[in-house]
Amino acid sequence: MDQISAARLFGGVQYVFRHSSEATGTPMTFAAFVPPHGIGETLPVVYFLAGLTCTEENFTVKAGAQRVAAELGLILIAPDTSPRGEGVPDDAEGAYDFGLGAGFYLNATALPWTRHYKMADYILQDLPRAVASALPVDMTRQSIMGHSMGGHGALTLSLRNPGRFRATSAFAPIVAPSQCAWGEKALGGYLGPDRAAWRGHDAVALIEDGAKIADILVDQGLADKFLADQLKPELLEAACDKAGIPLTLRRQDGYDHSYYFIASFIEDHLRWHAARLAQG
Ligand SMILES: N[C@@H](CCC(=O)N[C@@H](CS)C(=O)NCC(=O)O)C(=O)O
Repeated sequence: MDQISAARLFGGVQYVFRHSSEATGTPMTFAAFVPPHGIGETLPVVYFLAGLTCTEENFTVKAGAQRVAAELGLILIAPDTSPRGEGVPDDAEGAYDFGLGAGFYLNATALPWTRHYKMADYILQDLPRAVASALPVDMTRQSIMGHSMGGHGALTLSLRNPGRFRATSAFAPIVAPSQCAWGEKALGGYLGPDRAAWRGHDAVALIEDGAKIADILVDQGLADKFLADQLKPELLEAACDKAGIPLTLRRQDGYDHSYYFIASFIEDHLRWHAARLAQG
């Protein structure tokens, strides 16, 4: 694994690493914040999955998460949002919502995406392996959060792998990709036209089909321009209500879809994760 950069902040270190992923068949870049800690001490790890158009950098430089992570003793891992590089196909028109920067955290089953677009395997296997090899992590204490497409990733990966993540939260997540334009394009492209196959990659459908996790925290800005057409948190609210999954859905007046919104509430999410990561 190559260390691209390292910088001290809040007594810890912000790293960027690059490593080769078997899952994607490409080099992958991720950011890792390691808080101050004692020699030989291992720490819980929180994964943050970013949204459309992002890389490992957006969360790292814009969310302001490191100060509180340093206080709470949490390692933060921010991966890239898709494979990249020579031979990796992109949206035919270069659109921002499919292909590069838009991997949707699933394993593609439709051509030509199958070769490289294996983001679920990357996040669940190659990334944790790389993290464990380089950083002082307690791999029995992992949790996951994300924004928008990354909120979809956090919810679906957690629901598909119960017990793997001790806490799950999201900022402005795509909760039902089968029921919005971003999701229909992505699931149709990566998985093909059979909508039955989409249900395994749709948080609301997964919950309707019986998937269960302990609880979920979601923040959603009410001035988010994607709220009504793409995000639809009321669908998650109804599904959780029916399935008996405790959902804390906070509708935040005046906040938009940006990292200013994430920065405003990241502390609450980190504390929510830290409490659950500390249990047992
Ligand atoms: N470029 C798109 C929006 C893409 C977008 O809003 N991306 C969000 C995630 S879904 C983001 O985090 N962008 C990067 C940033 O704000 O740093 C548009 O103009 O409609």
